[in-house]
Amino acid sequence: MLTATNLTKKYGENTALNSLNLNIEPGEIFALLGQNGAGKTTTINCFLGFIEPSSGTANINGVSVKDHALETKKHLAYIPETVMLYPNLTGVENLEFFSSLAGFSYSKEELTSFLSKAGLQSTAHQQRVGGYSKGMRQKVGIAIAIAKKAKALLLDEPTSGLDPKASNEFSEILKELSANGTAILMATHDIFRAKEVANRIGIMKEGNLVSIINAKDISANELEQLYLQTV
Ligand SMILES: Nc1ncnc2c1ncn2[C@@H]1O[C@H](COP(=O)(O)OP(=O)(O)OP(=O)(O)O)[C@@H](O)[C@H]1O
Repeated sequence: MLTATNLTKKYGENTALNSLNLNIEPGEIFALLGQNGAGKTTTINCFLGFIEPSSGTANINGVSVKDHALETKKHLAYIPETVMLYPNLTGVENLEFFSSLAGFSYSKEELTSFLSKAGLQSTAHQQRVGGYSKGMRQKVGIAIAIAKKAKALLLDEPTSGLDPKASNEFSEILKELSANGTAILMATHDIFRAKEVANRIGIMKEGNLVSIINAKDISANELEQLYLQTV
C-alpha cells in the first residue's frame, strides 16, 4: 500500500534520505525509529507529497505520489505531532469540514459516531476545539482518518506529549484501524510504544534504514539495546 523504491532526498551535500526501499502492506503498522535528523519526517513528507524526492519513487496503492498528487491524497490521512484544526469550530464541525474536503458528506449522527470511535468523549463533540487538550486533538485527527476511509495513515510523533493513558488509547485505536486494513507508517521516539503497536520496526540512521525487526521477535528491552547500538 505504501511503497518506497530507492527513495532519495538530498539537500545540497546532505543526504536526508538515502535510497529507501520499503513496502507496507494493508493492515500493517510500521514504526520508524531514529535519532533527530535520521530522515523519518523526510520519509513521511515524501509520501505526503510535501517534498519532492531527488530520485526514486513513493507510491500509494500503486500510484506515484509525484505524478498523481491529488489522487494519492484521497487515500491518505496524516497525523502530525499536533493536529491542526480550526479552534473556533467544534469537534463535529472540524470533522465535517475536513471530511467534506475529501468529498464525503456525513450526517451529524455519522460525524458523532466517528468521533466516538476515535475515543473522543461525547461531552467534547460540541465544544470548540480551541479548548481541547493535545490528546483530544489527536483523536479528532483519527476521526478524520476514519471519516476519509483512509487506506494509508501517516503519523509523525503522534504520541509525543500525550500522557501514558492517552498514548495507550491512541495505540489501541491504531490497532483497530490496522485490523480494518489501513496501512500505517508512524515515526516515533517512543521505543516502548513502537514495540507495543507495530508489526515491524525500522531503525534509521543518517538517512539510511539500517534495520527492520519484527516486533513479535523482540522484547522492548532488546529493542532499546538494538536502537542504542544502531544509532
Ligand atoms: N528543508 C530542509 N532543508 C535542508 N535540510 C533539511 C530540510 N529538512 C530536513 N533537512 C535535513 O534532513 C535530515 C533529515 O531530517 P528529518 O526531519 O527527516 O529527520 P527526523 O528523523 O524526522 O528528525 P526528528 O526526530 O528531529 O524529527 C536532517 O539532516 C535535516 O537537517
